[in-house]
Amino acid sequence: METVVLSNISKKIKGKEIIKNVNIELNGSVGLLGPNGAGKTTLMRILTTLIKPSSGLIRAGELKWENKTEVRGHIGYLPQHFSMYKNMTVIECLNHIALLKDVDTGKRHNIIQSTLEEVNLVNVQSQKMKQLSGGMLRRVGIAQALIGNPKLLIIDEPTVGLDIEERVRFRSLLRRLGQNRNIVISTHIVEDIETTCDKICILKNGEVIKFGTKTEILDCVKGKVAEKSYLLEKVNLDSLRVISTKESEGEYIVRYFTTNDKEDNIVEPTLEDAYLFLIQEREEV
Ligand SMILES: Nc1ncnc2c1ncn2[C@@H]1O[C@H](COP(=O)(O)OP(=O)(O)OP(=O)(O)O)[C@@H](O)[C@H]1O
Repeated sequence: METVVLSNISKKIKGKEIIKNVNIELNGSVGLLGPNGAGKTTLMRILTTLIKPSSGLIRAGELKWENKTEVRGHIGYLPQHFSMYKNMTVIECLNHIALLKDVDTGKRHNIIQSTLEEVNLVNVQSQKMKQLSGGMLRRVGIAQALIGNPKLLIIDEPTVGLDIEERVRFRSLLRRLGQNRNIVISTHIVEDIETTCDKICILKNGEVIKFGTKTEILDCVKGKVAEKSYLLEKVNLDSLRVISTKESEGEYIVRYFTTNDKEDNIVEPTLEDAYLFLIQEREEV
């Protein structure tokens, strides 16, 4: 799909401005990152045409978001809370979705089998939904979103409810899927998008506070993160803008934001540091 361009998108619900003048371009894999209540789900719902913006336009080449039915034919959506009938088998569920999406009857079998291969679920296709692990269920969610070969895949909170191993596996699936289609992943977990997305959009209180590549986001905090060890009894954290603390062999290792870029203890920042910095900076304004 061509680049999806959001121009001046705002959304008011019950008099409250939930999305404020968002201007972004979605191309490749984009991670939408923000704390709870930032407006991620609302923006995703606008993108899927489930709700209309109060003002602003969305376009992808000739495709206009006012033409809901046409746009929906190009979009695959995995909502945060995906569920299907528990007593249906995986294959029955996907057949049902293919029917709803009007997939040609003659092609249905092949399309479903290649989708199952893509998400690595061929071996469990005859199992009932209630027998699947959380990770497998999310993969069925991806499979249903992929049917119809959408050009834009939208995924809300991809790893919620998954254990660590499932998270890692699911992220590598997302990385693969993002190689040949546009994909938007909304999350409040930095690790979900750190290795899966080309670009990151940080949202807070309905506003985009930063949009760029991982390198561009990291640049905001270069020279501003330091780490130092303190003896446990001597540590006084009040004077520091603490990011995290770790206890190790009678010492406290403190990671903090510094305003002195000549400081000896400067370390390489992580994306998590940059996200925290940008979010907090906004709080202080
Ligand atoms: N239908 C609605 N009526 C009233 N307020 C709403 C409605 N939908 C969203 N909001 C408010 O808009 C803000 C943004 O909500 P949204 O669910 O989009 O955020 P989010 O970033 O997805 O957060 P979370 O991760 O907690 O779902 C919140 O303050 C929420 O309470």
